[in-house]
Amino acid sequence: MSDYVALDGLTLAYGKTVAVEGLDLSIAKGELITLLGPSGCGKSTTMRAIAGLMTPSAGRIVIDGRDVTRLPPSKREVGLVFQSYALFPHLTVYENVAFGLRLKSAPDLDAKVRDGLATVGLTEFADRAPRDLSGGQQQRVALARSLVMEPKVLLLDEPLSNLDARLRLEMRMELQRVQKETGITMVFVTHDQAEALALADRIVLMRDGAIEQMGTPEEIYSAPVSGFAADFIGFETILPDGAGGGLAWRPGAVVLGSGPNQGTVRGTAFAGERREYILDSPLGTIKADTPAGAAPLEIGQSVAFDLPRERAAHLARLD
Ligand SMILES: Nc1ncnc2c1ncn2[C@@H]1O[C@H](COP(=O)(O)OP(=O)(O)OP(=O)(O)O)[C@@H](O)[C@H]1O
Repeated sequence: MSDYVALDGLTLAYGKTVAVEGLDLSIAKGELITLLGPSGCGKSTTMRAIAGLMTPSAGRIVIDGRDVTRLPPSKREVGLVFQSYALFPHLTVYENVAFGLRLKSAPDLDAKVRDGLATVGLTEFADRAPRDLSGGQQQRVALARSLVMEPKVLLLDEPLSNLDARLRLEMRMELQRVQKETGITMVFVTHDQAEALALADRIVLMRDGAIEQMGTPEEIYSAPVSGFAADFIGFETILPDGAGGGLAWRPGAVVLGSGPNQGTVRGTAFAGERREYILDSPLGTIKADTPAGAAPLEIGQSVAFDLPRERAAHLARLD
């Protein structure tokens, strides 16, 4: 893989707090990478460093063959879109999108702005004020404003998290379309695994300021390397394999009602198409579900279950 963007041994600290340590990551041109992980794992800090808002205490950042580690944000050709759109309220949509281009005295300004508005489907809204737009439309303006600057890398830090569920899904698809259409290299931060799986060419799963696992959505979804990765991606029953590693099952992979093990129902919840159960068993806590049509189990009821090995993910590490 070519290194269009390379982070080499990047260490990032706030005073004495080391937020990211020795991070190595290389990103290909046109790739959409998601940084995924729980709150505090260092996703935003990594973004700030790529954008130039933070100076690394060690390591370097290369973008398109140029070492940008010591360059100010304005010289990096990096765009940034946050969850808050930060549009100028007194400027029209058109002027918001034109703003950065005017500062640069860019040629062909009008064509670029019109192009940007068309890309995000807002041609008709050019003369509106931001307050007369929905949240999703405002986020599109923020996206267009970054796109027209033709950044080498576009960084998106939880850009959809202020939107309601339906709009979020719509914008997710929109973003994917724009990315494929423009071919812009994107780094997208989220703590939402479904969002990461749906969007990414490659997922970087972070933990405590380091990379836990990197892979395609399919790899991350089906072959987590550790208990942490498995847990984060929806494997809810995780048990030691007796050889230092672990075995992990998604709730749907656990067989309820038959099998060599016995458990007691501790909790149950209706979840639409499925009914979810938590069982106490000599093996540990088991999370299972059944189709909603199956006869419900009562709390306190004893039930047989099976953990089929062929349906387990094999974890190299249990932690
Ligand atoms: N300005 C700051 N000063 C001191 N420590 C900070 C600062 N910003 C972040 N940190 C610490 O750095 C670590 C990484 O934070 P970061 O914001 O990068 O995490 P994150 O993965 O983006 O989390 P979230 O999903 O909550 O935004 C955390 O331990 C956090 O407490």
